[in-house]
Order: sequence, then C-alpha cells, then structure tokens
Amino acid sequence: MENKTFDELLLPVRNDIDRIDKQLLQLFIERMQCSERVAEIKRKAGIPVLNAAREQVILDRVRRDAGEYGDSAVALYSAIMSISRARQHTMLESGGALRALEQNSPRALLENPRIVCQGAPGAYSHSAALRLFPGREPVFLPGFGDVFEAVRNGDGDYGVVPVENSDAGSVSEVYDLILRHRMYIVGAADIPVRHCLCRAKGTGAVQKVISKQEALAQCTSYLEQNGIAGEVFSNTAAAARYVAENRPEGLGAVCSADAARVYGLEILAEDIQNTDNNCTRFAVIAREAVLPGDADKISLCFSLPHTTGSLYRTLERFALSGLNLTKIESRPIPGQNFEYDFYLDFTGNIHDERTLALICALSGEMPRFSFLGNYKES
Ligand SMILES: C=C(O[C@@H]1C=C(C(=O)O)C=C[C@H]1O)C(=O)O
Repeated sequence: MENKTFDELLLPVRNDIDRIDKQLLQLFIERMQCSERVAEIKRKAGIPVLNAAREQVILDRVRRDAGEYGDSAVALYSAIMSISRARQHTMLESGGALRALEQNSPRALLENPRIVCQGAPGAYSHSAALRLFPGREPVFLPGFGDVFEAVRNGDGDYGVVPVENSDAGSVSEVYDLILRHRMYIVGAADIPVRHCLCRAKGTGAVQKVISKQEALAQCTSYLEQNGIAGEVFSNTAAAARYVAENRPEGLGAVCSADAARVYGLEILAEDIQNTDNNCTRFAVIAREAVLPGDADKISLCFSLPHTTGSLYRTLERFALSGLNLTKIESRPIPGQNFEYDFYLDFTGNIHDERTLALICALSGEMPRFSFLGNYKES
C-alpha cells in the first residue's frame, strides 16, 4: 500500500458519511414536517401529543430491523421522537397553566412572612428558619404534617422542613408530605449539623440519651464507643427541653449547642456526629410559587408510564436540555401497590425558554406530574 496519510485513507469513507448525513438531514426535516402535520390534527381533535403505544411500535420495529445496531437504533429513535413531541408541544403551547405560572408568579419572597417549623426553640429547624428568614422567629408545631397543614390553611406563609441529611439520607416523611400536598418549594438551605452530648447540671453520668431518630443515627460511633444507649424522641430540641425540665439521672440529650444554651444544659461533648461535614438540607414550602429571576434549582415530581425504559428516556430529555440531575427520590404512591412517584431536583431556571418548554412538555406527558418550584439555595 503506497504511503497514504490517515487523512487520505479516511477521505473516501468520510465522503460517504457526508453523503449519508445529507440524506439523513433531509429525511429528518421531512419527518419533523410530518410531526407538525400530526400536531395540527391533534390540535383540532384535542388529543394529547404523546402516543406511547405508537412510539413503542416504532421502537420495536427499529430494534428488529437494525439487527446488531438494535439498541443504538432505539436510543436514536427515542431521541428523534422526543424532539418530534417537543415540536408538537411548542406548536400546541402545551403546559399553558405552567406558562402562566412562569409569567405571573412573584419573583421575591414576602417581606415579613409568618414562618412555621416542626420542633422547639433550639432545634435545627429553628437554625434553618433564622438562616433563611433572619429575625423572623418561627412558630413551632409538633409534627411535619402540622407544618404542611398550617401553610395550606394560611396559618403560616412559609414552612421550613428538613428534606435530607448528608449522613442519614432523605427524610422520607417530608418527601411523602411534599408529594401528597404538592405545595411549592420556594427556597432551600444546607445547615451544618454539630451534635452535642448534654445533660442537666448536677445529674450523674449519662448512660442513655434521647434525641430525634436521625440525630441518633448520625452519632452511632460516639454513642457506641462510650456505651451510651439511644432512645428516639420527637426532635433534638424537645429532647433537650425534656432533660432540662425533668433532670433525669443518667439520661442526657443529643442536640445542638443552641438547644443546650436555650434550655441551660451542660455540654459534655461537642461534635459527636459520625462525620464532620454533616449537614441537613431544609426546604421552604409555600402555597403559591415564587420564581426568582436568578433561581438555580428546579423541583418536580411525576410517576412513570408503563413503557420500557421510561425513566431513562425521561432523564435523557433533561440531559439533552443541559439540565443536571442533583436529586432523585422515589416514594410509593399510597393505596397503589408498587406504584411510585418520582421526586427530582435539577439545576436550571424556569425563565429559560428551553427549560420551560421541556417542563411544559413533561407536564402534558408524565402521569401525576407537578412542577414544585424553582428557587435559589441559600
Ligand atoms: C407523530 C406523532 O406524535 C408523537 C410523536 C411520534 C413520532 O415522532 O413518531 C409518535 C407518537 C407520538 O408520541 C403521532 O402521534 O403519530
């Protein structure tokens, strides 16, 4: 073989690729124009854009006809049909309610909101509320459900609730409440968790502590090393208050230094949590959406159609739109065995047209879809 350069060797086959791409592009444009004709028919007939059954027929056919390239052909046609549907959604202005929300929602939180949270003074929820709303002392309620009810019935403007701890994981009860109430998330903050071992002054050596379940889970190493048993209590601050008011011998509390100060407890050890970078993420819930111009976190939820690869194909659409998935949480749908709602967080801003178009498309296609908010993390 004469001494050909790589470019010379590649040239003929690249010419073939260029010829094929030219044909592919023409066929793609023709296919998009067919999709637009379908959209006009759907507009007149008032039928939804997504026809999952039709798409499954196409995917089954291309997998069969593509032979060894079957999987790749399915990925290609999934993307082609996603683009096709997106064009139809744009033409039909799908997600009208979401577009109206994007245009009409306030872009700033209330000036002097009434804040509600679970727990008691000195709880980590208290620290989060004051970080998010300086100077706005919260009203404390017994349970997370009470916080959601108070916001829903107007007794509070914003509720501050923990959604996840970096060590112990998601607060499932709160995600279930978010999915049940479908209120809006209008803010979030990560609060460092620094647990202390505390007791009432003048009481004896601590053999057992009380604290919230998640707090005990975050301090297993210290408690086990020191032979201290744990008993679940409603929350860390309430545990501190119980110990301060009852002064039980041998019983202490795991709580924050703030809570120890609020209730006059003696701090025996600080930073007893298993990991030093432990933090809890708190979300702010509200009845109405607030969509700041500089929001960078999108939260939404939906369940999945019963089609092969539906979660993958849905997440792929976010990736194709340049939106980075930062959280996914699946929770069982009450009363529907082994059916799940998916809660997702993405980076992005709803005021970006591409992002808005994608979320509007999903709102028309995904079962049980709710846009939960677009906010800036503090
Ligand atoms: C084109 C249609 O609309 C959508 C897009 C499809 C496609 O691009 O092939 C197929 C089914 C629908 O989800 C249709 O209903 O035929």
